[in-house]
Amino acid sequence: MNTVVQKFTADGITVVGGIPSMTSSPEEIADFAARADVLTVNLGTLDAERRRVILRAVEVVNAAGKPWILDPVHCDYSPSRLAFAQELIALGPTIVRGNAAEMALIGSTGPGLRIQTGEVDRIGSGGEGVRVANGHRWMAEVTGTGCLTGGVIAAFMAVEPDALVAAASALAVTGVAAELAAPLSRGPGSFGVAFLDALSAIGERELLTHARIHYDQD
Ligand SMILES: Nc1ncnc2c1ncn2[C@@H]1O[C@H](COP(=O)(O)OP(=O)(O)O)[C@@H](O)[C@H]1O
Ligand SMILES: Cc1ncsc1CCOP(=O)(O)O
Ligand SMILES: [Mg+2]
Repeated sequence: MNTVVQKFTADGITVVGGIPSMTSSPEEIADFAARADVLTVNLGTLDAERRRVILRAVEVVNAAGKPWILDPVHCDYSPSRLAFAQELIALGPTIVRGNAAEMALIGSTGPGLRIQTGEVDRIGSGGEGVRVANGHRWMAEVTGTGCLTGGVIAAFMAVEPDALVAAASALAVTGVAAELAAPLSRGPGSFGVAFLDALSAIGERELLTHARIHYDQD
C-alpha cells in the first residue's frame, strides 16, 4: 500500500468486515502474505525496497493459489512504473483495477479481470462485462477513493471466489455508500467521513433500492 492513504484505505476495509495490514517490511512480508486471504498490490509510492517486497508477496500468494489485486496507481506518469506494472501483470493478478488514464496504458490484463473505474465502473473487457453506475462526483475529489475501492474489492475477494461477483458487489456497495453520504455532507472533506459512516452502515435494503449494475453480453 502507498504511504498517502493508508488510514483511509484501512478504514474502508475494516468497516466492511476485513482486517487490513499495510505491511511492507522485507522481514515480515512473507509471513503476512502467507496468513492473508487476499493481497492488494498498490504502486502509489513505489521505491526499490517496495518493488522487492511486492515481488516476494506475489510469490507467496501465487504459490498458495490465493487471489491478488493490482492497483497501478499513476503508472501513466512514469515509464518505469508502467513497466513494473506490466511485469506484475505477467505474474497473473486476479484483478487489475485502475482509473481511465491508467487502464488506457495498461492495455491487456491477460487472464486477470480488468476493472476501469470512473463515473461508471467497467468490469471486464470486450463485449462481455458488467457496468456499475453508482457513485458520486465527490469520490473524485477525495484522495484515495480508488485505493479504498481496491481494498474493499480485495475484502470481498476474501469471501467470494468469483472475482467478477466480488468486484461488482464491492463497487456497488462503495458507490451506493457514496450516494447516501453525499446529501449528508458539505463538501469533499465531510464527504470522506460520511462515506466511511455510510459504508459501515449499508445493508441489503439500501443495496436493493440503489444498486445500478448492468450486465452486457455480445
Ligand atoms: N464522477 C464520478 N461519479 C461517480 N463515481 C465516481 C466518479 N469518479 C470516480 N468515482 C468513483 O470513485 C472511485 C475511484 O475511482 P477513480 O477516480 O476512477 O480512481 P482513482 O481514485 O484511482 O483515480 C470508484 O469507486 C469510482 O466508481
Ligand atoms: C496522491 C497519491 N500519491 C501517491 S499514492 C496517492 C494516492 C492515490 O489515491 P487514489 O488513486 O485512490 O486517488
Ligand atoms: Mg488510483
